[in-house]
Amino acid sequence: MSPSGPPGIAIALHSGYGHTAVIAEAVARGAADSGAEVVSISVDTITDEQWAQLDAADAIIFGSATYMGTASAAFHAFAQASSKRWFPHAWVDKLAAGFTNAGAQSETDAGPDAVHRSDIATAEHLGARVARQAAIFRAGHATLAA
Ligand SMILES: Cc1cc2nc3c(=O)[nH]c(=O)nc-3n(C[C@H](O)[C@H](O)[C@H](O)COP(=O)(O)O)c2cc1C
Repeated sequence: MSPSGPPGIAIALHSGYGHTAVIAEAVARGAADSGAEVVSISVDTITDEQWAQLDAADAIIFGSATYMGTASAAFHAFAQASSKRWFPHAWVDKLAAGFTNAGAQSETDAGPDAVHRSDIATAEHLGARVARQAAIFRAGHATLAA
């Protein structure tokens, strides 16, 4: 990505049963509609190439289903693996945001197509907001570097 190009946003998510994935798709849609280049990465199957996409992103939006009052075990495994980035401060100066989906929001016995429209709209708004802020960040870095 060139400094003057669109902001790059990576969504790093874990969804066991598809509800959080619906929210992630809405976040991606909102960001893309606001001009960002977006990649979505399922952290339970993350590859070296996808780690590199996270390294290159201007912003990372983390998403996990809520399991037992916290992020899922798969998301925690990813978070622990990110210590390789934490030690050398590889992700310093990136924007970050996050979202979850819990039984308090989605009916636990209903499928992903029952995720509430209001939650989908909120997720689209989150993606759009991060995209706008990432564009501002990017322009600021380019100005300071000039
Ligand atoms: C193992 C497990 C633990 C859960 N724990 C919680 C919880 O602590 N609080 C809650 O509100 N919902 C809890 N839920 C419900 C999920 O958060 C909810 O079904 C969510 O939509 C699942 O997202 P997913 O389809 O992306 O996996 C749990 C579900 C599972 C399978």
